Amino acid sequence: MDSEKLNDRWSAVKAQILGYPDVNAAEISAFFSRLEPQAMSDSFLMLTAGNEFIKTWVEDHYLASIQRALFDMTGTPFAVAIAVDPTQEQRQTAQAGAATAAPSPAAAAPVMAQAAGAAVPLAAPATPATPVTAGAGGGLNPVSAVAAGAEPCQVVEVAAPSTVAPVAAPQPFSGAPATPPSPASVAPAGAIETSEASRAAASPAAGSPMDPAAEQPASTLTFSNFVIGESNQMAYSMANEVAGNPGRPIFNPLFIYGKSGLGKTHLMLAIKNYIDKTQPHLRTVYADSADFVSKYMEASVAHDREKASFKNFKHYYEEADVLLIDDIQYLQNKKQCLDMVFQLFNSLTAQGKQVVLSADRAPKNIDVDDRYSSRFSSGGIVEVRPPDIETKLAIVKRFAEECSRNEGFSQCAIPDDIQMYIAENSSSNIRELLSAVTNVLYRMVFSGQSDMTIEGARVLLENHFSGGMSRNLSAEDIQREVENFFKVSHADLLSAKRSRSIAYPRQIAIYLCRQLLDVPYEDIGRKFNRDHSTAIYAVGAIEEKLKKERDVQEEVETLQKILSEL
Ligand SMILES: Nc1ncnc2c1ncn2[C@@H]1O[C@H](COP(=O)(O)OP(=O)(O)OP(=O)(O)O)[C@@H](O)[C@H]1O
Repeated sequence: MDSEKLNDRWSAVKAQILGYPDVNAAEISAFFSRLEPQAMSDSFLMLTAGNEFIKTWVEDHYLASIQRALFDMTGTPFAVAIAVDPTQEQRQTAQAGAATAAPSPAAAAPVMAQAAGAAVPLAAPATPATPVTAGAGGGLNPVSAVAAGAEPCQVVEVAAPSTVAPVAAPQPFSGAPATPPSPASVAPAGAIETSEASRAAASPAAGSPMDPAAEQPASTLTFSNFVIGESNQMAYSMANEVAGNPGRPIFNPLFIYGKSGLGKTHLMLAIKNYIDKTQPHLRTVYADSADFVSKYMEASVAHDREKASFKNFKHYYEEADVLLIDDIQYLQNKKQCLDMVFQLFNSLTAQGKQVVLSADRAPKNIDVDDRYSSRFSSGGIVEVRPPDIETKLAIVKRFAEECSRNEGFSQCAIPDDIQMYIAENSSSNIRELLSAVTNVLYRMVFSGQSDMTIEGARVLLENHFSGGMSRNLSAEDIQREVENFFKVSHADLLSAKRSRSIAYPRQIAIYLCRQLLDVPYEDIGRKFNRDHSTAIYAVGAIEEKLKKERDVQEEVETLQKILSEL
């Protein structure tokens, strides 16, 4: 949701509360003006307050009213989180002083999580949509959030709750973990890394713990090197909230879902790494589901000779204060493992211990007993959506800079047009984008092509990309074929006209873009002069028709065939 809409919704909530008989309008005016909305989804609203007093006061006096208003307006129960942003007051004061000169709110520009202890207003970008990379260094406090109502590209560092101690400088993007893991004792199932406390009790295998997918040390995946854009802002905020306040019922469990390579594991390990640094007395356990299953099998087999193996296995997870299980769709059809995860889940959440789960789909679409999926859905659920071009470009830039710095390639900078080429052509899977950057950099450094041109990059990456907007098919190709098929002009297809003869082909074209191009709704909407909600609506409308109307199925199949032959 862009900042303008977010502010509008928040204003509507305030107006709704003012309509209730039991509220004090003066209090609302005094205290609510010190709150800023940061993010909102279908069931979650995140606000920041300028200081601890305002936060606590609003929580004590008006949290229920905010929730009531949201429920009355939407018919859905909402979780509402309030974090402290100590810079908010300074900004509000400064803005009040310079009210007339203040720039308009940011249009959901991608930002890099701010890692410094205090907010650092970043250099104003060329356009409001230009991504921003925040500075490194300093402590990492939850909750960092994009200030929806802040100046363009300003990043706000929200203070850690008072119980959370300040932490050391964030990890570099790649490199040695700050705290070397201790040697293995009992190597339990599926754990990549545990906190200090847990290492003492039961440690995973020795050596640098790696993010298996990205070959980056798990300890280097932090909030500070996660690029925030509209597609992942909500997931980032919720993950931050959990890292700062593990075990709060509204986010327990936290369920993060989305397609492969969108940053779910990064966020889970960022939660873990943050808690390990700020609350080392808590035992955090991260487990990838595939590892969990294989260790479960090992423990079951070993159980015949070594009676304690299964007990040790279970114990390892039971004693977690924070349990993070990645890719749980992998547990579908693995009944015994699933039962064990469910038992762990129930026992930990009942004790107020935090559970974080991730999957490539929403809980309701995981093929498990309804009982399980409804329990998995009982806390915060958030989708990480495919990144838009701006976010991809921000990730390319950050990764290229980090690579150059860490590998000592500082004399080689990837030209802007090549960076844009990579962002535009890579699929939504960030791994593909990162490996394109690595390929280009290595070619520049080791083949003496430090002046690589866009043509050189095209040749080098010819077979690299699996999808993306412009690889084989573009939105323009789809529009053209749909226009020919339905005999609609291009101007009409992009117009505001709503007659069925135009709206229906438009919806089909949008649907095909969603099916055939690996791009987010925002980008598709833009191609049709519309916003992402219209694109979502169009896709939903065609999906409904496809279930019942044979004509529509045939039209879509024919168009897909035409497009596949281009
Ligand atoms: N917003 C982001 N900012 C910085 N790096 C990112 C971002 N999103 C993803 N990445 C990087 O992309 C790579 C893939 O991300 P990750 O492993 O977290 O994806 P995933 O969603 O867990 O995928 P899978 O479902 O396949 O496990 C990692 O190197 C991660 O650090």
